Amino acid sequence: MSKSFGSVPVLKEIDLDLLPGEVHGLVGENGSGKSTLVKIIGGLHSPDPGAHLSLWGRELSFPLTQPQSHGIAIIHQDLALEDTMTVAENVGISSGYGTATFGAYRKRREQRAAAALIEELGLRMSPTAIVATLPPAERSMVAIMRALRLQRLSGASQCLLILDEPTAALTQEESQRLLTMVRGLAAAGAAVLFIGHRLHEVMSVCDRLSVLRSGRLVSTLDTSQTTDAEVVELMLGYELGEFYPERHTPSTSEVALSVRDLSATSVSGVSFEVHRGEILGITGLAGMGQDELPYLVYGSAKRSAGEVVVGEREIANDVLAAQAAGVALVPGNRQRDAVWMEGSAQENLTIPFLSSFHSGGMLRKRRERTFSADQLRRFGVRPHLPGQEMRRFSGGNQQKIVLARWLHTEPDVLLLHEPTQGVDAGAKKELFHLIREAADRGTGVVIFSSDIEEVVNMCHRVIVLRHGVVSAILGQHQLTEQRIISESQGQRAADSAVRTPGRLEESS
Ligand SMILES: Nc1ncnc2c1ncn2[C@@H]1O[C@H](COP(=O)(O)OP(=O)(O)OP(=O)(O)O)[C@@H](O)[C@H]1O
Repeated sequence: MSKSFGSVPVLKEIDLDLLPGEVHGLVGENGSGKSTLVKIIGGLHSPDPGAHLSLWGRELSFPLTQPQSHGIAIIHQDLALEDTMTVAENVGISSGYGTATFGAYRKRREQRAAAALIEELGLRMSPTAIVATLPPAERSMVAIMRALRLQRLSGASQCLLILDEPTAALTQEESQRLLTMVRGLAAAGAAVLFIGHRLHEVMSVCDRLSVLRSGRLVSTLDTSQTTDAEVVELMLGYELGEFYPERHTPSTSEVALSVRDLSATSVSGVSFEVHRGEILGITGLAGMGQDELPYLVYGSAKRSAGEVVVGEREIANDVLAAQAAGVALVPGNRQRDAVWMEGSAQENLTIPFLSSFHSGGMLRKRRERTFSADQLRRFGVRPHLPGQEMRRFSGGNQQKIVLARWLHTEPDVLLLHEPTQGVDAGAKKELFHLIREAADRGTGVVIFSSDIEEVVNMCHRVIVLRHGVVSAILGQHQLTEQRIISESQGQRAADSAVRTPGRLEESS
């Protein structure tokens, strides 16, 4: 299978076999063509002439219509759930709720169908829960149930399940649940294609994996016969070397950001300080408050109590006030909160400081273009096309553009919510170095992340949240993945966390 967009080849003569009962990984750098392959199998794109796709021994023709009727169930990167509707309504929606045209919507039957899937997959959720209230992992599960329902209603007896980065937004614990479920579906006979950037997950859940590099399938391997380092080298075409940058001790104890007794529905009495040049990590299990905290600090979510102080100034519960004080936020939900999909990469890059390209009452377009081209090159964005619409970049490259935008503003305080979500290993390394450089220039950086390995290796200190309160503050010498996991689960919280009013000392 090959695919070009215009004259740009994106997939080049891909040969891939999946077996029933197997979980098969598909890995590759951002922009290497993984989602394009999925979209062709899902009927959203047509391949170049000459491609063959055969399923359970039957040759299919392109463009593929109604892939579910062939037993294909796909969960795309964007889950496309209807947040205001219930689990049962979302599960049935793409199948027309199993009714004939103009048939009545049978609420009870839909709820029974969703409840049966929930039970089959060993989940704990109510069919009547509103999707907006669910944590990220359960949202992914709803998307999987919806794809399975659609595939089963079509009458196809066999299932090819394709998951495009299903764990990108999940905590370690949530991912584990989803991976167990994926293995269960394979054990029941499904063929599963699993795309992911978290290599340890891909290696743990997959039997075999295929590596794409610049649109070419360079190798298919047994996961038991290879190592993470070998796979990364196949993906990038070179050895990655030391992944995390060296941690320098901040040269000043000046406080960049001070958060005092911050409360809202999800957090209670949270206090912490970040010094200039310091990288602070904030982590915890799913739903413990670390996903809301960046927005409360930034002022885009409503605080019920507490103070946020930048330098000497208290910042109102207002985004513009935070920005004026030198605070920047890179949000976790890039597509919803950070990207103008119809705008070009250049427009998305320069929008917060467009005025800096004005002189004499005119926008100096050449200057803006040169700047954007430099930034795309520096951040390794591919393709290197400042004028290309944002929606035509792969997910990971969109993330690099968002980071490039805010790092350029050289903020006093940089809040990063899941900064490397969906970013490949090579780009991750580059981003870590850029974050490190920002800290070395004096920015106070806070990384809100569910990726424990990332916070252990990048941060000077890490705060662990439990049920919305600070349960531990760990200094650099205390940072191990095991320690963070046990603090997150509260195994040490009772005896090691020393609380004083509004402040918590480092755990011993
Ligand atoms: N509709 C489109 N028009 C033009 N180019 C596109 C379009 N969709 C994708 N591309 C390009 O095709 C290439 C492959 O993109 P794709 O989304 O398949 O990559 P990916 O491997 O899934 O990346 P990521 O890991 O970042 O999600 C990229 O260079 C992207 O810019």
